[in-house]
Amino acid sequence: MTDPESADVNERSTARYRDYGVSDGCRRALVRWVVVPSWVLLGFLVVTFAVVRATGVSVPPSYRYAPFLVSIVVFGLPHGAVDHLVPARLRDEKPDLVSVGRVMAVYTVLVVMYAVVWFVAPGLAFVFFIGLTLYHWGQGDLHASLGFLRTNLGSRLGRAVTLVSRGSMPMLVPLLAFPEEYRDVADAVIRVFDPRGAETIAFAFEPAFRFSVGVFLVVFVSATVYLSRSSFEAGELALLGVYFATVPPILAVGFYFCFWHSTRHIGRLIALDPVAVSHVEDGNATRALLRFGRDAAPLTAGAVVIFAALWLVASPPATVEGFFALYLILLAALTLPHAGVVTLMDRVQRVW
Ligand SMILES: CC1=C(/C=C/C(C)=C/C=C/C(C)=C/C=C/C=C(C)/C=C/C=C(C)/C=C/C2=C(C)CCCC2(C)C)C(C)(C)CCC1
Ligand SMILES: [Fe+2]
Repeated sequence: MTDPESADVNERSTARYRDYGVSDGCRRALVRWVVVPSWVLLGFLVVTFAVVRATGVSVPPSYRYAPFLVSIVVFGLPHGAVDHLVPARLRDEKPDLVSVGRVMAVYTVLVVMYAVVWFVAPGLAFVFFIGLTLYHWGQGDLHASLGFLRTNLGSRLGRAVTLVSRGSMPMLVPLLAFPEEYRDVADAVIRVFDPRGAETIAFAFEPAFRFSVGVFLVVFVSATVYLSRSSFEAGELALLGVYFATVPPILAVGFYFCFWHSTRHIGRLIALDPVAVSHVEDGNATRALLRFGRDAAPLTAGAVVIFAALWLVASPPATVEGFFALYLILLAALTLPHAGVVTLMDRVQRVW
């Protein structure tokens, strides 16, 4: 005979797997508080910048950095700062010293390893960063598509193609629409370690390479729309495509990072925390968000300390551009282990 308590736990776990870790009660709240606001914000920015372009009004360039600056405390940096609690929560257990210690150790090894690559081969480290971000932001969107919008991406091929298309929007569309700014960012970042800057990856800005990227995007986006047969999927891809082709890239990527990728991921984390889920299901989403903020505060501060240490070691130019370039390098180093934790979530929550 099955003991009723374990039958209940099993039933709950099966429901969580089936729903990609997002219960129906949570899903409705997440669509309302996370998904719809992100559509409104990106739509608003598209219209604003279409008007700005049409009227020739100039926006002072330093504003471009505002969302990245905000991301240090709001959503961006904190979205990864509860990674140490995730593996235990995925097992329906309370995080303890061992589970947290394990994540800390893996994080430290990967961050240090990748930081070394930045010092030794910055051009290569940059290209890897773009590929890694494509994967990680694609996996985040794929989960939101399945878990929040309940799109019906039945096959593994459909999911893989969707991941690539989604991640390509922020990483590749700006290369086609704003090659100069793309080059400037690459240059500032690589220059922290190598005075040749973007020259080391000159191939990426050649017309033939950009043409191939264009073909790649058309093939993957068409395949995603065909395989998903979902108007949500097609609609979000269209919104992202137009957004990254219209809004200046540093601003566009910054807003997307805070108010699209990070907010979706925080929603996914809230759905994984039983206490936060009960707040959401009682209609108190703010309490769930505050609980997340409390969990995320210590290691957000920890990441800021790592940033300060990196500043002392790399000593970039003391300008807004220098600050931004080093912040991107910090994000790159953190993204490697962070994407590993999210890959574990994907596996346990049956995205694959
Ligand atoms: C847990 C832990 C911790 C913490 C952590 C954290 C806090 C995390 C986070 C994480 C994160 C926070 C992540 C992020 C990510 C991000 C990204 C990934 C980004 C990217 C970007 C890009 C890549 C961009 C670029 C560009 C621009 C901007 C413009 C145009 C051009 C281009 C596209 C180039 C510590 C270490 C303390 C300790 C150990 C444990
Ligand atoms: Fe992330």
